Amino acid sequence: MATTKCPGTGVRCRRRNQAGLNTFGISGDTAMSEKDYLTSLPSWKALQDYYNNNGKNLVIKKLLQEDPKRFENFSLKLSTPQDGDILIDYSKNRVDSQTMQLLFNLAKETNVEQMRNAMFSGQKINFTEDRAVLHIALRNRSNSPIIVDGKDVMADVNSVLDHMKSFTHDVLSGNWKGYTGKRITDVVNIGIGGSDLGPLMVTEALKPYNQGLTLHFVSNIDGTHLAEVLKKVCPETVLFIIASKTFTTQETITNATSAKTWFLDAAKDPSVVAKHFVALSTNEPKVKDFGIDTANMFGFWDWVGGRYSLWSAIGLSICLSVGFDNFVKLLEGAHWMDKHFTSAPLEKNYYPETKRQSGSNQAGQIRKKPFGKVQSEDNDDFILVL
Ligand SMILES: O=P(O)(O)OC[C@H]1O[C@](O)(CO)[C@@H](O)[C@@H]1O
Repeated sequence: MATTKCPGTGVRCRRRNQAGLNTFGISGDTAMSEKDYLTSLPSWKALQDYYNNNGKNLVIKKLLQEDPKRFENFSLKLSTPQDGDILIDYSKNRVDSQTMQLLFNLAKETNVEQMRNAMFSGQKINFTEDRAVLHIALRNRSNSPIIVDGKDVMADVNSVLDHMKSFTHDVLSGNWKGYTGKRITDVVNIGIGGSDLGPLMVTEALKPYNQGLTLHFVSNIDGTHLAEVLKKVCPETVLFIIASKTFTTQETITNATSAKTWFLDAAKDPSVVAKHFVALSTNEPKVKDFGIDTANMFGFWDWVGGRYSLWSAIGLSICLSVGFDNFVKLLEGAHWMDKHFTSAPLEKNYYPETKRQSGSNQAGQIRKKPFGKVQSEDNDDFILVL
């Protein structure tokens, strides 16, 4: 494939072409930035025109009054195999049937489905860093091979999961003892961004499943955050999780260093740090430098984006809160949704079966009953509207 020249982003475009991919379906030389290219597409222009002419009518209250079935028409119910329905309600967004159609046209023209498939097959779709984007491998409960740079990543994924499982069991059962022989009662996750927010949100949402440990999260560089948490915990019974993909993030390393100083003030003996500090990271040398035993390091990989890392070792605080079995259920749920995402074509999510069969689904038409009924891989019917 020819090298695409994008002003100011030459390397990015070249890499994209080397991978045989092209985000927006540009072929050959296109002297245009990606943004300019995107806004020049007919489907983008149609969407923009529609907004210019009709945007003022897209008032949610009015849309709900005009269409008594708006909720049914603009919501999605997915029946999971074991855990009931998931409702996705977008009826309270500023969209109508025409907007949805125009958005689908845009998705088609920009090759969203092809890019989705490229992501799932381990291609390096993170063009700026030349990396695969594979959080989906972390929850690939089918265990089907996912190849990056000629290697199936699933063996490493499963090995870290095994480590998380045994560690979680040891801590929750009380086998894992603090430096005075007491069991762990509190866990403090020190991290920021994706190394904080995902686990924090999930442990909060899944509190009813908590197995007995008290979880704390420290992210703020303002010392008050850590100081207030340290007032609530005891050095003999606390476990610190230092969660940092790079292990160089200033806020995290500063808070982790303060926590270690506080701990050693009480414990006095650096050799017992290993009983109270573990690391979640991709950077083994930095973990070692910090003084954490690498036997207590849970690894992950550059293809895990920070914002999606709760599915990786960064989810250790989730395991310790809800137990490993429940963590696996979380992975299974996400995997089920991944399968839906890859198996349900965009139109199938939106057009009524009958209309599609009669071939009346041309671009721009307004659907009266925007429903589709599709079969999941597990043979459960579900209604799709999106
Ligand atoms: O896990 P790290 O390397 O400490 O980074 C923390 C966060 O900082 C960012 O790199 C930028 O905000 C996020 O992507 C990441 O989640």
